[in-house]
Amino acid sequence: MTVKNLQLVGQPGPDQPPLPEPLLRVDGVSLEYRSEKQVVRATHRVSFDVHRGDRFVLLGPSGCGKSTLLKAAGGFVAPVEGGIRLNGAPVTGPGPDRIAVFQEFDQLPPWKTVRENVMFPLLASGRANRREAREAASHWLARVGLERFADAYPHTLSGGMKQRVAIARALAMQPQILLMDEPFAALDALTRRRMQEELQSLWEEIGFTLLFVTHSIEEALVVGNRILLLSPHPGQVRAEINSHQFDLGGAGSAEFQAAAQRIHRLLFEAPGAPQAAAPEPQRHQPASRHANLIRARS
Ligand SMILES: Nc1ncnc2c1ncn2[C@@H]1O[C@H](COP(=O)(O)OP(=O)(O)OP(=O)(O)O)[C@@H](O)[C@H]1O
Repeated sequence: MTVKNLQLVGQPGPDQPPLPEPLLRVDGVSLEYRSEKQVVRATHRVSFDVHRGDRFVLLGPSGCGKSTLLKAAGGFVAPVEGGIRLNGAPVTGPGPDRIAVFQEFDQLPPWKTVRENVMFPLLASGRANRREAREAASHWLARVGLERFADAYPHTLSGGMKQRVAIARALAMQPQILLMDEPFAALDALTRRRMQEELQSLWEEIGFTLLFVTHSIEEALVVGNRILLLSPHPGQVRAEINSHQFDLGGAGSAEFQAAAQRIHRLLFEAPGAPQAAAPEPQRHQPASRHANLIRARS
């Protein structure tokens, strides 16, 4: 396997069936922050599709608008241009079908126990009564290995354990799409790696759809099956690639390192600059609404 396996997302070939409708469609989305004094454009005409079961990663340098895109998918920021659809319906605000896990450890209310933290959104959204929410909390806490800590308070947990609670709380809601904004960035390297493994295992068991933000190329390759590369501020799509062939097991391999270097070039070389000898992925085509994944060669 070579770095050639970093395959682009391109136009469907004549013999390829069209993909099903995406779960999440982000179409030409520009996002801005406006104040009396200034307008900050966070992203410029960004398009991508997330399909059911994808682990879709938004990757780009600090300030390129990754978090703002995630907030827009969550319905917390409205596009000034373009649109976002979930299951074909416009996203006009937050909803229990999109649950987010953030980097910050204080996302868990400290006055609630671990169990109460997991139960809270189920009760608040009316998804479950107390008995059902309690059962769901037990189930999901067991899935993340925290059943023994159900009655503990967040401040007594390590950073990794707090993130596991946040993941259990999110998955308990059975969202259509799980939104994760650098969820492991504040963890030490070993814990971060373990959490990436655990996320991968949960995905294999449950098969949820993930939209994941990171600025770590290695994390993007490990976590994602598809990666959208965004330019520096304001974020524009540089390229979209398949990355399903990589996992933590191969993280030290020459292929992995070569792929990481290639992504680095795609992210940081000015568009149009001469590229190294390896075959080129095509640039992302924002206008393409029926982009298809070209299978990685093995
Ligand atoms: N609340 C805000 N008000 C004004 N500008 C903002 C606000 N939040 C973000 N921005 C600006 O929008 C741009 C995109 O920010 P965003 O946080 O989405 O980037 P990011 O790619 O997630 O960065 P990082 O990796 O550092 O978190 C940046 O220029 C940032 O300064």
